[in-house]
Amino acid sequence: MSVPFLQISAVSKLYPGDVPSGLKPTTFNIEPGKVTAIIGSSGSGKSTLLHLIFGLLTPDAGAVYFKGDRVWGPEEKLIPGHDAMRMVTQETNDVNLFAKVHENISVLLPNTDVEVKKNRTDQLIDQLNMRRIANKRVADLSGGERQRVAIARALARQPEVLLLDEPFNQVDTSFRDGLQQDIRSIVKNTGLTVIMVSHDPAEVLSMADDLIVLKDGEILESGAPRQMYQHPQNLYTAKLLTNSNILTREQAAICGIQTDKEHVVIYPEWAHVTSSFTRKHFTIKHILFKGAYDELILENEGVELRATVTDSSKLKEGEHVHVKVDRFLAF
Ligand SMILES: Nc1ncnc2c1ncn2[C@@H]1O[C@H](COP(=O)(O)OP(=O)(O)OP(=O)(O)O)[C@@H](O)[C@H]1O
Repeated sequence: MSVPFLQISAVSKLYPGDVPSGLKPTTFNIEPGKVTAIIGSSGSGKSTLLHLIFGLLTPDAGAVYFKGDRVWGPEEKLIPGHDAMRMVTQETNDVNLFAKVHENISVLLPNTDVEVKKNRTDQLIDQLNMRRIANKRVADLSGGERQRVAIARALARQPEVLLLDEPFNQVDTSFRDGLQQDIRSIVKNTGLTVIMVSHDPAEVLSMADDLIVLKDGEILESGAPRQMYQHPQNLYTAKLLTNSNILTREQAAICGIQTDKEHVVIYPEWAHVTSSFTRKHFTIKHILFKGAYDELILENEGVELRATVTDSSKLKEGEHVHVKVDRFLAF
């Protein structure tokens, strides 16, 4: 049997307190050359898990194995963190502010051959789309540009695993998209393994090959993003992955949905405004322009429902409309 690339084997780390927190015994494997995203609400144990994988924390029990060898904790290693891994967080600040971008990268490369060093620096600058800023001092860069430098520096050390802990938090949306695409390209072209922690659903859905949902220090479910988005097994996952409508059974009945389950989840794109008179009657409370689409806040007997439409030009706030729900999930 082949040895797993990265094996998390019954690893736990609990912090004492009125309610113990941290990570309960957790087991899973990470495949090489993929982006694995860990998502969960605040305090669910995402950072604890990432730090355990990297060897920045010693587990209470269990162990992490990288290609079959145990990852040592901080007490067992002079410089904490596994040598084949690198971590970038939103606070990563080990850059030299007064050196230029290309100097920040080349200083980390082996001094053996000047030509090789230059080519590798150029390659990292291109991979992270930094040609325009290569000759600027880091002190003069924006937050998002500095994050690119931090990632390039992490990659300069040729890690097999790149760990990203909410690295795009301070980066504005347009910059984020570009950086996410660049990281996906690097994964595809180099076989790098990325493990990222995030609580931004759009980010994990677009970046991850595998998604792990953490709740209260335990894995609740895992799988491919598309499958998990369409068929979440838990209310918690459905809430995490999109800004869904969560209705009680009674509220769902007002929308014409009968179920014996406690909660009904309706994604905004599953609710359609229609002219059919056989459907339920709602009032448009607000029309919110979101750019590529509009979001309607609809109301009926005190029940609010969010629906998306691509063209709201024929709709008015205060107008009565009918709503057809294509699909719902019941938990
Ligand atoms: N050093 C510590 N001492 C005590 N409790 C801790 C410590 N580190 C983390 N915790 C607790 O463990 C739980 C998990 O924390 P962790 O930082 O792993 O969560 P997270 O999912 O990354 O949260 P966030 O999204 O807010 O960063 C939290 O309840 C946190 O308060």
